[in-house]
Amino acid sequence: MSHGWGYGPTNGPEKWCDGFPIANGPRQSPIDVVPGQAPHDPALKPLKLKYDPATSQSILNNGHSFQVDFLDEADKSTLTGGPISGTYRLRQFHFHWGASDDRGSEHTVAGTKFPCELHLVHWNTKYPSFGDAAGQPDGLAVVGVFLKIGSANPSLQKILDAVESIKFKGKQTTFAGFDPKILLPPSLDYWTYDGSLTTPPLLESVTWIVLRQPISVSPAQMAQFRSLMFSGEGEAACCMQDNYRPPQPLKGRKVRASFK
Ligand SMILES: NS(=O)(=O)c1ccc(C(=O)N2CCc3cc(O)c(O)cc3[C@H]2c2ccccc2)cc1
Ligand SMILES: [Zn+2]
Repeated sequence: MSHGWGYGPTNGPEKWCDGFPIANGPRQSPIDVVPGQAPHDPALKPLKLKYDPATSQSILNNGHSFQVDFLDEADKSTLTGGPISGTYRLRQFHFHWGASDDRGSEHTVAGTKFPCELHLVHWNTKYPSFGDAAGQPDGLAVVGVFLKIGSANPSLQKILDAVESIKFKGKQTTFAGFDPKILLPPSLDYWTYDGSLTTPPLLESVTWIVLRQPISVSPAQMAQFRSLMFSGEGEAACCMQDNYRPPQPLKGRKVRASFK
């Protein structure tokens, strides 16, 4: 995967169209969710998330964010219901965040930015692999969860305690027995729309499922996110922050709500 892209002034979101023309495509993500323009769709089912902590494998600094990877050879950690049909398997989760608490999320809600956003990435098992699914219009389903400044989040702390050992790009360590369900808010009410990956290759293969209720994160915990580095060990230090793409044009798409 081309690593020329990033979030800086010379390789950031405004430049991605040079290498990835789909950046100006009809179903790009993220978007600004406008609740008043996202009608309740009674046909939408409740989300069903079944996660097995035994599938949790490792945590990796990939130079753009950090991700926790899951074993996805069987239907052990899955997403069903909601706006999707069939079974999608959890592949990884990761975050996007800002240099300060006033920004960092990719999706926004009526223009409101959150300091951080969690993405739980799932792929459609009607395709043989994640890579195949990623090229299909119904290939991926990503659950987005906003993080809002408040009390320290003990579930998040389990992850942040591990990031110290993956400070630099390319660093990876074991991360076993983690249940991502503990990261979810009490309510699974969501907005949904058809979109894309928010990083290159920006493939238009994602059914987005953005939860309405945020989870909490403390300012000290946000500082731990910002202690990660985009750069590799021994390279010029570059703090990992502002690793978010801003909202993209809706281009006529409809956003639906699972709630009244
Ligand atoms: N923010 S997001 O839209 O939720 C997102 C979802 C999946 C992925 C993802 O898992 N991958 C695989 C690892 C990877 C590494 C890169 O350097 C890169 O530029 C993109 C990715 C994406 C990816 C997904 C599908 C096909 C190729 C790459 C990335 C972002
Ligand atoms: Zn993401």
